[in-house]
Amino acid sequence: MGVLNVTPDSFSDGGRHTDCAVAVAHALSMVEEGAAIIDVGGESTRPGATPVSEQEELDRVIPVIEALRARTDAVISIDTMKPAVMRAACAAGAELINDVMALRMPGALDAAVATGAAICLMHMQGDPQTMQAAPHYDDVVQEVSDFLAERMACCVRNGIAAERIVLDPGIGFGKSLEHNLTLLANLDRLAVHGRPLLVGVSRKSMFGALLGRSVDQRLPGSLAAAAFAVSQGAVIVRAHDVAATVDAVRTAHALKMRRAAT
Ligand SMILES: Nc1nc2[nH]c(SCCc3ccc(S(N)(=O)=O)cc3)nc2c(=O)[nH]1
Repeated sequence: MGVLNVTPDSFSDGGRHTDCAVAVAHALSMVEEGAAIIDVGGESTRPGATPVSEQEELDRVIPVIEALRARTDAVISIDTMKPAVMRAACAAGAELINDVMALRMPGALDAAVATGAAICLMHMQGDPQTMQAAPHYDDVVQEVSDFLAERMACCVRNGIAAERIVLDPGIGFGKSLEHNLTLLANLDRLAVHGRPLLVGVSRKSMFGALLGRSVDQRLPGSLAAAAFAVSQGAVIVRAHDVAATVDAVRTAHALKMRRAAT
């Protein structure tokens, strides 16, 4: 899953048309590098990020999804918490809703049901403004697992077939370094839900804390974590550096395939 941030701070001149063309070109290069999914996001959900209005988010992502849909068969996912953005993005060609709030916003569940899209349910403790203040768990793996099970049961109760659902522990979303490492080390315990697992570790602060690396020096750590996650059962890896990550996860997968059935 290649990351496509369509937020002004991630582009040069902040002009709409330029942004769209630049975004589409970047997405196509990630597809060339081996990305099967392009994750389009118009609102940053990093810690402390400023919320974006519904209209602004729509203005950012819809033109990009429309243009991208016309140029590639790759799966387009929409990284949003907002029901209206989910509906419009799927109408424009997105086939996966990647909701860091796991459809808890008012109207999000109905929107997801209506679109018929696949859904990634991700765990977050708190919200982007508060989540890193003082994350606390008694048993992070169990609590994340129980949350994902509950959100999935809610989706199934509302008519979303389990086969449409992907689960994600939400690395960095209300977690300390210890919490992130424990979740990655025990990813296999989330496999009990019988659904594909998605992890996003790319360039996250856990590599700053663990390795003392600045954000532009976190590729080796990100690749190691991505490969380890695949060895533990992750099926989708969300990444900025697609070519390198594709090689890392393909290697991990080849090795995993040669382990005795366990
Ligand atoms: N399904 C899914 N979608 C995602 N979208 C994002 S955006 C990353 C936001 C962010 C940046 C940095 C940190 S930190 N404090 O750990 O460095 C946390 C969150 N991530 C994910 C992820 O993982 N899954």
